[in-house]
Amino acid sequence: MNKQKNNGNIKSGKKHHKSKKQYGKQHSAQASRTSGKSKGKHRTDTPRQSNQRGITAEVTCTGLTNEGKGIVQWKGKQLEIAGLLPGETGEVNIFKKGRFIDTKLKRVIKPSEDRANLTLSFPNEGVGCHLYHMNEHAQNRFKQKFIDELMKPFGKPEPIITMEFPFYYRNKNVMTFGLNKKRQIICGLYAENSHQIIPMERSIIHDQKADEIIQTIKGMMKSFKMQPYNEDTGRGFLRHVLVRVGKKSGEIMVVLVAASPMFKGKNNFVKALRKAHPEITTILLNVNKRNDSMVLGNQEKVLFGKGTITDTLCGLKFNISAKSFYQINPVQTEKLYAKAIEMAELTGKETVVDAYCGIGTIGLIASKKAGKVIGVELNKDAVRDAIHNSKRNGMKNARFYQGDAGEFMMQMAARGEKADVVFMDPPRSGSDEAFLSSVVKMQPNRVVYISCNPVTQARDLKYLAKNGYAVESIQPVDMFPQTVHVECCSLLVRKN
Ligand SMILES: C[S@@+](CC[C@H](N)C(=O)[O-])C[C@H]1O[C@@H](n2cnc3c(N)ncnc32)[C@H](O)[C@@H]1O
Repeated sequence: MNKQKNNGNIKSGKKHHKSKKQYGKQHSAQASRTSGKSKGKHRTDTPRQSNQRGITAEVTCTGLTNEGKGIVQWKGKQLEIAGLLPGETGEVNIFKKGRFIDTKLKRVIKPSEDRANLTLSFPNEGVGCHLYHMNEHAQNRFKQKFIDELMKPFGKPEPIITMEFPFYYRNKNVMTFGLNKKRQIICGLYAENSHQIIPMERSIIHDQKADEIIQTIKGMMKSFKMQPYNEDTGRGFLRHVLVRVGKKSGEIMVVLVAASPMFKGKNNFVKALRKAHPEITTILLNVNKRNDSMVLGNQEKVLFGKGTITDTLCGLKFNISAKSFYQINPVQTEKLYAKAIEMAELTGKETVVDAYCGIGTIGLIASKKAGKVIGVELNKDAVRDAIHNSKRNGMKNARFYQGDAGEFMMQMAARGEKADVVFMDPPRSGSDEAFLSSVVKMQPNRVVYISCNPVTQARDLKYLAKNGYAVESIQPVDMFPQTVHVECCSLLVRKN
């Protein structure tokens, strides 16, 4: 059962417990594909009975995929059903979509004890939350099992660090704008693997104030004659709105991402938005003319305030720009960083590298216990923030450099420079050979590897384990409750 404070819309407890018959209805299950061995997309024969609306079948779930979808056997085929849990029997729609068989959970006939006792208040509030139908205990078990299996070659991982109130934790919301078939303005998240917008007002993991602000902007658009951008025609103005909240400071940044810098009536728009939400501390216009999936473009203009927000993490104050990376769950980040610093066993003398350092959070927190800190980061704005953050917190032993972490480390290694501890926190794609081979050359005693993608982390651990390092500890942290994602912090120690 979810241990929840009754904060906002999340309801739990007997009062809100749905009857068994109701269970399936809360899931807007994404289409899932038949499982097989190649590429995840599998051509199958269409069942003869199938028509456009599909057929209904009763199935029993025997396990879960790594994406948290229920696995069922049906007429000799393995199907994946979003929202169905192991042991549960459910009624599903099975229908053909192109070359694939899609499924949709209609209702759960026999719910599992692992099912969350949770009622959603807003349409599509659970979009993007692949595991919200599982209770906390089941989510933790699911993530632990995933990490245990993945990291088996390196030893037994520690029990996952969980979150006490696993809702509304995100400090950053991004919503995309468009028109529906009735040409009404909608905003929401893209459906999986598509650019179709699923309209939503709230999410069970978003900051509630951030969602409110985005709805206010949506409501203002008509009177300001602001059209959402249309990717197909290239017409329209507003593409996305990004809201970032300093959960401790209370500062709020709103970024209007537009297709053009020509923002007619911007002063009145800003005035009206600030009137509706005096808690907003800065507003920016970001111009993105690209056609890829990046939310933010390069051009940026501050419309109100200082253009950045401040937040407090592990007792230090951090300046955060719109384009800089900042961990999205500050409650769990403090636990993650505490673990990472503990793993480093700093004594006050060490030379520490903070690679992929973002705005310098880990390096600056470590600098209190280290001889000196050298940070490297690709994103210029983040490096500027890191330098500012170093001064702001009075850290005199930290230096930050802009560049590719692999190239930077290669140069350090070529100059014969040494480090005692390397913190590395690369993006989802993981690190690269230039970086890892330089670590091996520089021979730090300890490498603390933080990752939001344990699959690429396991790949990189394998490289280091083959080249003189022993994996001593693996600590999963639930940084992304309700979703399938999990953060993992691993300690490698140099063998003699
Ligand atoms: C997962 S974030 C970690 C940031 C920081 N350590 C933190 O905890 O907030 C990864 C960071 O790596 C940066 N990055 C991506 N590719 C990089 C590269 N090749 N070299 C250096 N930094 C890179 C990104 O801009 C991002 O700030």
